[in-house]
Amino acid sequence: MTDGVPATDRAGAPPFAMTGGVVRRDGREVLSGVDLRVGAGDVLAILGPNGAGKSTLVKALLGLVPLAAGRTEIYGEPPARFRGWRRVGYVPQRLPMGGGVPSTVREVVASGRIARRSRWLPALVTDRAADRAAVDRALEAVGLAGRARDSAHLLSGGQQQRVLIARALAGEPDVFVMDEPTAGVDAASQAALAATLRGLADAGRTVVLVAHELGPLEPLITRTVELEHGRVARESARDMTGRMTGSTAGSAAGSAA
Ligand SMILES: Nc1ncnc2c1ncn2[C@@H]1O[C@H](COP(=O)(O)OP(=O)(O)OP(=O)(O)O)[C@@H](O)[C@H]1O
Repeated sequence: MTDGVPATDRAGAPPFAMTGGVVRRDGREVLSGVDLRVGAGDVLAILGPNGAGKSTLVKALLGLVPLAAGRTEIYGEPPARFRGWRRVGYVPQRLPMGGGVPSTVREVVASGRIARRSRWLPALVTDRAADRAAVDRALEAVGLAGRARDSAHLLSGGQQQRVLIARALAGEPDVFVMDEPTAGVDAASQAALAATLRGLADAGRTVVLVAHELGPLEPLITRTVELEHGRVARESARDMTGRMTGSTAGSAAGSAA
């Protein structure tokens, strides 16, 4: 293994592939047999009403909640065996409150570099310079370069969301998973997110995001999957003319990639 990327990654395996995914919470099925393949370069929005299972689906894709039945793989490996975490950037719904120690914006964003570190070797001077440059780029990309020394917990909800996005950007992953990046976020932060996503999409990165409404993100989305009561109710993909088409009820969500 080099730099956290295992030699066993299966060439050509998609970022995510779930088959018949079932999740139970408190004895209740909250995901009921979801099939979802996310291809490299997809910018996929997971839509649906409150409680439909959107957050549960992204957490299950990442192995953060276990499947009661079915199977899911990240780049061809079940989450428990997957070792290429530097390839995956996760943006949770909100900044977890730390144990009383306030972190600066820069410290939170710099933590996004940790998965890139070798577990065995101390960071080289060149690595540290690359870390600093990546953190600077990430802060710049979300418009928070001027807030680097501020306490992250004192920022607005929208700015905290941008800090979390910058943390994922700093890790320079291949795939971004964002849980409601636009929820309760001010217009300036939504515009900053749309610009950031445009850059990621243009660079061929894969994005999976949960949203209630797409708003300014809509033109960037290449596929949608809509959940209802833990099942895929509808899905669509952008066709050659740029229109979203192909919504179907109850069928498997496949990627053209
Ligand atoms: N830790 C948990 N324990 C028990 N039930 C849970 C847990 N997490 C989620 N659920 C339940 O699972 C269902 C799906 O929740 P989930 O958060 O995935 O939905 P969602 O579509 O993301 O909703 P929202 O848009 O409100 O965030 C809901 O009924 C929720 O109450």
